[in-house]
Amino acid sequence: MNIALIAHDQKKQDMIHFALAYEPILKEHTLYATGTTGKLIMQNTSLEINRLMSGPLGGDQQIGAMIAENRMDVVLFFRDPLTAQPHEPDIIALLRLCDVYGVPLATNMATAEVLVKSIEQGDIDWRKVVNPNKTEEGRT
Ligand SMILES: O=C(CO)COP(=O)(O)O
Repeated sequence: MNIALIAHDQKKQDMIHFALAYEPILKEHTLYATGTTGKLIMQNTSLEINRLMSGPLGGDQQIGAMIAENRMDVVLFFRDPLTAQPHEPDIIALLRLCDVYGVPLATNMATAEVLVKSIEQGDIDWRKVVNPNKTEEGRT
């Protein structure tokens, strides 16, 4: 599965703890992250992350493009609902594309835990049917 990990600044510590806690599951998958989130996860875990641009500089849009191209299977986005974000339109666009394409999306850690356990159990293996030509690494 291709999994996107994204966290706003006030949620980055939560994301690090989450990545550490679920490292054994996450390491079985191909991970993508916005720039700063990815850097912090790599500094604090042994996970390999494909880092995109920082969220405010286009990283959210890059993940949105992967969703539109059927190259992203799950999005774990720890949002900060209490801080105004300069790139709010990009965030809304990313969330919208998850709904357009029916991509599983968690916007807080509690739901992300449920999704990661679902991934481990194979509950989201239907993504392989949605895009049967896709390898774990991306497109064939
Ligand atoms: O702003 C973000 C998501 O909207 C996250 O971006 P960074 O991981 O680069 O901080």
